[in-house]
Amino acid sequence: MSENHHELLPAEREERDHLDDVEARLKRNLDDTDARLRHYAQDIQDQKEYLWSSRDEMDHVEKISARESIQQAVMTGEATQAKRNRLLKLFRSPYFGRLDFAQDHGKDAEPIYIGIHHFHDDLARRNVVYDWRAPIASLFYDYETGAARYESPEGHVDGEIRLKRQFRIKHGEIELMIDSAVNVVDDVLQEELSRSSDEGMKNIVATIQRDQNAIIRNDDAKVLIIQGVAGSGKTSIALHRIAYLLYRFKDSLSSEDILIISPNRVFADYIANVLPELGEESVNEVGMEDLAHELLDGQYRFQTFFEQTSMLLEKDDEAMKARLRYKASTEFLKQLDAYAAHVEQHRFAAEDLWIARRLVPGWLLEEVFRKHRSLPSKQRIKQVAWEIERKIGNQYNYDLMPEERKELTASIRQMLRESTLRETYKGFYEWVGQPEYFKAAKGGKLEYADVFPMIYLKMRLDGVHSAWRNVKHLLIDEMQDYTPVQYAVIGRLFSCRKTILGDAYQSVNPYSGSKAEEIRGVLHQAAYVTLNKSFRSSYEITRFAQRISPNPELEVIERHGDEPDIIKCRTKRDETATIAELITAFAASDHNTLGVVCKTQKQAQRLFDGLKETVDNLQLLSEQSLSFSTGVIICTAHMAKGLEFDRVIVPDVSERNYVTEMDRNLLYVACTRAMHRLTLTHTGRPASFIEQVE
Ligand SMILES: Nc1ncnc2c1ncn2[C@@H]1O[C@H](COP(=O)(O)OP(=O)(O)OP(=O)(O)O)[C@@H](O)[C@H]1O
Repeated sequence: MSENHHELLPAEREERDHLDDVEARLKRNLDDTDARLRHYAQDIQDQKEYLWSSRDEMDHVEKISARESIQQAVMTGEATQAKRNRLLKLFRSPYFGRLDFAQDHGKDAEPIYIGIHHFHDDLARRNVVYDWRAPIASLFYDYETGAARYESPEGHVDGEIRLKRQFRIKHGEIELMIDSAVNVVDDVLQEELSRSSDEGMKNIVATIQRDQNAIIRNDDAKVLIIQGVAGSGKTSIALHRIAYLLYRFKDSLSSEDILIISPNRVFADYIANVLPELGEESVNEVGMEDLAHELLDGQYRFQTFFEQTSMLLEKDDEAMKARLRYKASTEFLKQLDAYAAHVEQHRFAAEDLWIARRLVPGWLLEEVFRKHRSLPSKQRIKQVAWEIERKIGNQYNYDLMPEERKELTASIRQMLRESTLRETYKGFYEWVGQPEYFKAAKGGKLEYADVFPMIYLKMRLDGVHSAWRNVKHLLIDEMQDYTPVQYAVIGRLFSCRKTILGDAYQSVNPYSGSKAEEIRGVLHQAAYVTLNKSFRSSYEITRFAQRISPNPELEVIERHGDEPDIIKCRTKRDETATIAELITAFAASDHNTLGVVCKTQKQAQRLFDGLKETVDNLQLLSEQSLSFSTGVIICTAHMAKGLEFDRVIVPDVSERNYVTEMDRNLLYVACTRAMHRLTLTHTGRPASFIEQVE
């Protein structure tokens, strides 16, 4: 603002006056809302008192009507209260952008102010602030000054943007105001990105980028797959997309219709405040394991994804890797399909049946049985018995007696070769001639890689129940960590629209995941978009991470900071002491979050034990953790996925600890969690991935 100080002065005055005007309007509307709330409260009280005092004289119908009237008044009161909350929020920061848009050449341009919420001055009957999701607001994200077009419900609207201005307003003050002819957003974006982190993910409405806006507002795609580099805003965009869809389709979509499949509870907590900040309710969230538990009717105990990844990291088990790799292949899904068809073909041994001295031919039983492929076994037997009984009635003009009916059902049941789901699933490995690929995990639990194939088989042969059948929009984060079979289960379970996002470079378990092309092979009609600009980390951190795991597509944002530090320590004890010092330096800084990101849970635990005496308020995240908070957090790279910290320390980056390709991925994930500062520590020789970097 300072460079253009003189030019902007009249504009500043104009904006100051405008802000005063908006605040005065907000105040008047708030006073009016308060008066109405008092009126509703009094009205509810009066109605209640009346109902109580006249209850003896009222008949049943009058009482119902009086209660309904109270209910109605309560609902109106609640809606007014929600409006009051919105007005209060607007007070803090009523808008962040302005554009002057003229629909025709020569015509005057009308200033349009854009904010996180819409503000209609009810008293003056005027739109004062437009919601960022309104059709016209897309101009703000899509264009600089000049010719522009937006899509309104009535069709294209063409015109010209004469002015585009960006603000940061806090508590009634214009802190920042920038006019843009070329690219406004960059300066403000830089400011936003260089700030310290909060307790959770923040909204980015003021600085959404053009390609991000296109993804948020994509109404057409039935399935939208977003492949985005680390820190490109995938998760933020996906949540803003949900807020946008809730606004755009408010008559047919509400927050209860949306489900997020998230990698763990800490992540769910981390993102939980974004939608409420955007004025929407929180949406349902479920983990893959919870979903699996439900689909298996709680009947099987299984290892978790986290445990499976930990096993892989702790011992280099070639046989396990081979099993996982096979079960993550699209070939496996094809074979599973073929096996399901084979089981279906051979599970019913139809034979001629005599019932009440009447013949029911085997071919007829076979035919009726085949017809009801989609029913679960129990219902299927019932249905076949019922149809056969009707056919006997028609053919022989005879109604079965209750005993005969029972006998018929029992005979049909006997023809069905039933075995448990686990046995049927195990049979698959014999059928493909690879019995060694089915192996129980510790304590007789199912190995995680077997859970979804088994559910898939159950779906194909017997059907599943799920509380989530009515979901209208499904969001899946960390898509790279789910296998084609998992997508096949999801595809069958959720026929709704889907937004699926992730990054192939951040797979924490390279033996058990899938790439976007494989997902597209399973979920048809999927649109595919990429986000290649990385926003989270400073230029220096992103360049450093790029040398660990190069991705030629990635674009680095020019926000500069300190070079990452690699500190060599003499002994393990020195290393712990160094980390303690780094934590002390963090505590004295104005940063809010520090992540100490280890490779395995055991290493995280050991470091936590070594530091907890000297460092206050240290938190260790585990698979069971529920929440994310500020301060110092020790966790694994697996748990840190999707999260971000002002500063990150990656301990033990020695050549003994980071060896395999899987380790390389984890190191990449760990380093890309840092926004402003990154430090790596090691004893002995550093890992080759780091040596290349030095
Ligand atoms: N347009 C934007 N304006 C301001 N900040 C942005 C923008 N896009 C992304 N960011 C910031 O970049 C950071 C990374 O965003 P986010 O966590 O959504 O990325 P991601 O692609 O899901 O990352 P990862 O895959 O590495 O977990 C966040 O701090 C987010 O606020």
